[in-house]
Amino acid sequence: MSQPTPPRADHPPVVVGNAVGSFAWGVLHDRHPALVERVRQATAYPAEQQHALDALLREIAEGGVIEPLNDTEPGAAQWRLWAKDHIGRCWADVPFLWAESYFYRKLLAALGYFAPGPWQGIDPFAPFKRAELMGTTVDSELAVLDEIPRLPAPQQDTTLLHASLWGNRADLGFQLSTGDSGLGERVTGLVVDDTAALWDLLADRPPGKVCLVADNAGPELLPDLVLADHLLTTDRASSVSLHIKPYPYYVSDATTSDVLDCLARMSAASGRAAEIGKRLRQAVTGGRLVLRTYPFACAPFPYEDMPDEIREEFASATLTVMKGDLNYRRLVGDRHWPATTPFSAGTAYFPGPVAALRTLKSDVITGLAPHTLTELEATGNAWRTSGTHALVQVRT
Ligand SMILES: O=P(O)(O)OC[C@@]1(O)O[C@H](CO)[C@@H](O)[C@@H]1O
Repeated sequence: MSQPTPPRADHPPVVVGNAVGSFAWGVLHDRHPALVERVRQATAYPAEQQHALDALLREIAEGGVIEPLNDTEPGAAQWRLWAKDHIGRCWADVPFLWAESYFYRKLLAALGYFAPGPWQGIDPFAPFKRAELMGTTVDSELAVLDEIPRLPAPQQDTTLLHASLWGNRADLGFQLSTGDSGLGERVTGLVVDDTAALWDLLADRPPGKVCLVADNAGPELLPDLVLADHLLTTDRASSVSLHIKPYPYYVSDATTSDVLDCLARMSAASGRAAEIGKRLRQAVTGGRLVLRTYPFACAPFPYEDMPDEIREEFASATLTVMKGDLNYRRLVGDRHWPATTPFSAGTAYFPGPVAALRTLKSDVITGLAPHTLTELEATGNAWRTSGTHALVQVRT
């Protein structure tokens, strides 16, 4: 893919970050600078990286304009093309989805992530990811897996699917915004619940490939992997294609190292978690769990602009499951959709059946029933962005 598709006159406008106080504005204005400081504190970077971080902070500060990526960076030519309409403009005036993605790419450039030398390949978010994965909350979550076989089969399906869904609250970028107040209580009734449709869809077809487009590492990736194991062991899938990021992105997004860390964490646990960890390791070596790291996973565009290789991958799957908020925004397009727009309208271009498992952490939403929207608005709560609500949506 070299260029995004031209603007769609039949779609609502894309989200930009220039409305002061909006969610997008808050991410650009507060979350990104806070993240730069967290990264700086977490790892003992030398002077060169410190200066580059200072420069990045100046660039993203109020009134700062978007500057090109250094020519020596891998993918610089591609980014120059992608950035040609945005260089020299304020971060808040370009599509929010584009601005965030470019910020993460520039952060890696500042840290010398791709440059040959001692800092090459050092994940700046690894200290946060590691702390979460090794935490005691994960111990309890793994221990709960021992209870699952005691449940009736349909309840096992729902429990494991919803564990993967709610795992999406474990998003370190989001936690930068919630600060000390932490995450609000989850609202258990889903705003859209196509759980039954998802299992019916798999039951109606012979077991094939399921694409699981992962989101965050650690406490989200663990239940995703458990779900992958469940799909394989119950013959809902003949293989699972696990899409992860080719390099660190959106703070806690999962990379290959994160998958391996999760498998090691499970294998080192006891009981059923260890069994699942062992089975998943065998699934990787035996080719039933396949890791995919498409460059497009870190591109600043919606899935509508996906290149042919990914289109073919999704087209050949029985079902693609998109995890998380960013994947949702990329799936339906990061646009001001009226909330009651059918999910099927936002995903009409998608080349096969697709499901979204997402906790709500940004403004974009489709597929709400009018009465649900009325009820949510009546609460007066920030239900779109607080991470307290969730959905399962399916388009067959
Ligand atoms: O995709 P995830 O991990 O569920 O959420 C990503 C997120 O925290 O970051 C974006 C804003 O930077 C939003 O889409 C959302 O708030």
